[in-house]
Amino acid sequence: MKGIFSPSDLDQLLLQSSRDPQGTLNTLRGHLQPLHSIEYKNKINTIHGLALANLWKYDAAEKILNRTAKSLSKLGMTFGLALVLDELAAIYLIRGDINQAMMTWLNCLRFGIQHKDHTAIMRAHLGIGKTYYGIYDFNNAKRHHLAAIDVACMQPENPLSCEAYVCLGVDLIKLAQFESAYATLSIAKSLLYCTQYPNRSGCEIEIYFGMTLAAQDQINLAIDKFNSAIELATQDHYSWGLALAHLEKAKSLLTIKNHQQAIDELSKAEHYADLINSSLFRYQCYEMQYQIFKDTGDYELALERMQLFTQSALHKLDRDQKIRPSSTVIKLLNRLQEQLNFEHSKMENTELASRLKNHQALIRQLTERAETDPLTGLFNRRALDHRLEREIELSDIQQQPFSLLMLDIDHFKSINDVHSHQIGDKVLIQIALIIVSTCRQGEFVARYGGEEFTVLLPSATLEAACNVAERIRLNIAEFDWSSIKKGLNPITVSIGASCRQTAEAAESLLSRADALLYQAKHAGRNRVLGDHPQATTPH
Ligand SMILES: Nc1nc2c(ncn2[C@@H]2O[C@H](COP(=O)(O)OP(=O)(O)OP(=O)(O)O)[C@@H](O)[C@H]2O)c(=O)[nH]1
Repeated sequence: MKGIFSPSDLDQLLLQSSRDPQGTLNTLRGHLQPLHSIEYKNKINTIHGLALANLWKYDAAEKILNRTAKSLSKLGMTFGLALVLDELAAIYLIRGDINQAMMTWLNCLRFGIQHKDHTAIMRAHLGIGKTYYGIYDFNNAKRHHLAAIDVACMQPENPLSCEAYVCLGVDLIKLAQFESAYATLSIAKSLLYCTQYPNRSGCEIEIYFGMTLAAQDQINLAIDKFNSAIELATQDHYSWGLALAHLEKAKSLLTIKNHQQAIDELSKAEHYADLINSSLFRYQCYEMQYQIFKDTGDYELALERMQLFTQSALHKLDRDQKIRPSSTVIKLLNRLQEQLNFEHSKMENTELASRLKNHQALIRQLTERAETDPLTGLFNRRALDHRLEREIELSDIQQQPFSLLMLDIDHFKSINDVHSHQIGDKVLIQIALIIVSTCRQGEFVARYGGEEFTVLLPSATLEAACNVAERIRLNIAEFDWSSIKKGLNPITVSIGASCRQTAEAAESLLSRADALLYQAKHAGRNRVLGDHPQATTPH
């Protein structure tokens, strides 16, 4: 390409900027002057900024992209603004500046809504979802990735459609909804033909398939997937994909105690993590290497890795503590979301869109079914296990107390025996309603199984937990149960309340609450028992 670039040269260079950023910079060199029009200059700057970002030269990329974004908005030029904002936000996210990333993607969303630019809306939702993912809020990540899929349904050929399904698949893996994750990733795979980077996206899909399989103990199948991901990533010199594929393969090898091969995979992962300067990948490598060397008795190496791990763990903790979206960002997000819903309702629905919508409805159904107890509509045990792990992580990060309640209906068997199983079911539904209406927002209610329920109380001390439990106990005891069926006697519950001790694991917290519940039953039922003398008795 010589002289002034034609519009098609520019399009080609734009594509090249991620595939071959150094080549793009070489082509641009010497062509930056003389510049013909502001529009031309902005296009060149966009390509330049993207190529720099793809070479991990974030400071230089930020400078040039920021200047371009300002110029494009000032001149009212819409070409490429969403692309520029998207890349800028991604840079902020990589640096761990959550609020700046969120704000930039919100600008992209606002721009998309204003100009009815579906691609910009998709980019923004994908980015906001990734930001939530980065702060371990997988439910909100899922919400935004589903919103991106809503738009993808209007534009199935859009290269971002495949990415939207991949992102949702990853959220579902984190939410332990493996069946839905698999279905979502299969859709992503069928959309590979429309991506700009089929090898890269294909590599990511294989890795996530592998992770889904590994989580379900299908280790050999998982390793096959990681191998094919490595093959695809190698063809495309995709360092990020190589780092992740080697790391996940090492995890699988470790579960089948193949230490030597796991070590080999980890050194490859570390190599690629260094190439892309990813501290998060390195952190995981050090942690696993330390474990392996310790287990195989290589204490000197274990100590060395332990030191590296500790340094990066402190770095990660520091980052994790800083990452909370501000309330202004959340408010803005909600306002734009409302506007967007309104715009969506006006969009026309094509035949293809409705076909894809069916896929989406299927995923929603699978997702909800996997998380919900069909009788009471509460979260089920699976959702509880996952949420509990997350709340415990958060309570560590935020250094806040965390409590939970285990609740069991007293003499429930006799309700079934005397009044029928159907009445028993109605009682379960009513109890669920009472618990939910007694709890506040942010508290999490699940059916643990049978006639047992669990309530998670983030930030609650034992005293606060016992107060919530007491309110639930009273509301149930005072409910007019004859309104469910004439002759039904008052129903009571017993509750065990436990507050998490330092570094206590989920199972231990649950089993302490369960033991207290058992004691409450033995002490005569219809009472709350906490793990120190805070018990209450019926009045
Ligand atoms: N109707 C109905 N009953 C259920 C359901 N799940 C479990 N159950 C019944 O719940 C009863 C539990 O009884 P038990 O574990 O003996 O305990 P209990 O009668 O509640 O007595 P205590 O717990 O000792 O106060 C059993 O009869 C189960 O069949 C359900 O979904 N619907």
